[in-house]
Amino acid sequence: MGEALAAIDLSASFGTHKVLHHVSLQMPANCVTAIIGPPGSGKSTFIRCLNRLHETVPRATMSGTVLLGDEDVYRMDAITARQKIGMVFAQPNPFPTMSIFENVAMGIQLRDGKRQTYLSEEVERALVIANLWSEVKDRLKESSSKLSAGQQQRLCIARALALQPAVLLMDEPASVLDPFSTLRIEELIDELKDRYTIVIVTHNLQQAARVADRTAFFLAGEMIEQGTTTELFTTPNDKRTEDYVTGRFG
Ligand SMILES: Nc1ncnc2c1ncn2[C@@H]1O[C@H](COP(=O)(O)OP(=O)(O)OP(=O)(O)O)[C@@H](O)[C@H]1O
Repeated sequence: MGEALAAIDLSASFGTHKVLHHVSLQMPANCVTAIIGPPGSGKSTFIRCLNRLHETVPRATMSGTVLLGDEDVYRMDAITARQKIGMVFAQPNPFPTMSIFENVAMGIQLRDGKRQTYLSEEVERALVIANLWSEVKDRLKESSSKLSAGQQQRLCIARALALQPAVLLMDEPASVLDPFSTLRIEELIDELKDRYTIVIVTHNLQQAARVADRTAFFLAGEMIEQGTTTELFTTPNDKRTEDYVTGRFG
């Protein structure tokens, strides 16, 4: 099951450049929360703070609290935090020299050791949940680079799911995909929320409207407004949100 994620008073900088200012946001369990906003508004930085990827950037700093359920993510071991809060990126990035099977198995092997009797079962399970199993079950030993871009992205989702996360962060997960592959990812997101909490960054407002239960609007490193997706798109409280969702800028 997914767990709720909460950001409390989160600020983040790259060196002296402060890019996120006191953001607080609740991301309820088993909901899809979309983060929208114009380029450079801090959306990616925000989700990279949620799973502690931000701290891997030289000279990057952050302050504030991130809670997964009632656990402080910044008091966990960073590797554990990134297993519990998985992530997929805009550009599908399977390990090109590894097979389809190895891509999904590798995280489990790093965590639990090389030879696990349950490895095949776990790989199958993750590929089934990512809606990829039926397309790859007879070619698990083939290189992941033989898959289409949409399949590669679902492989990356399976790779994250193999570690049984509670949360899946998705940073523009369909931005380089064709419309059909995008639709498959959106359908998958809708299915995944029964098991995981999902946070998706998207610059595509129609996509946020289609997939998200809740939406937060970011501008210049601030979280301007958040609410149910319907509220945010139809009756925004802030003029800047209204201007953005009606396409006046961005
Ligand atoms: N590795 C980095 N080093 C220095 N500055 C960075 C780095 N990554 C992002 N920034 C800066 O932080 C600010 C926020 O960027 P971020 O990528 O979080 O915004 P975004 O809303 O996700 O943008 P986009 O929609 O273009 O991906 C921008 O000013 C960006 O230039």
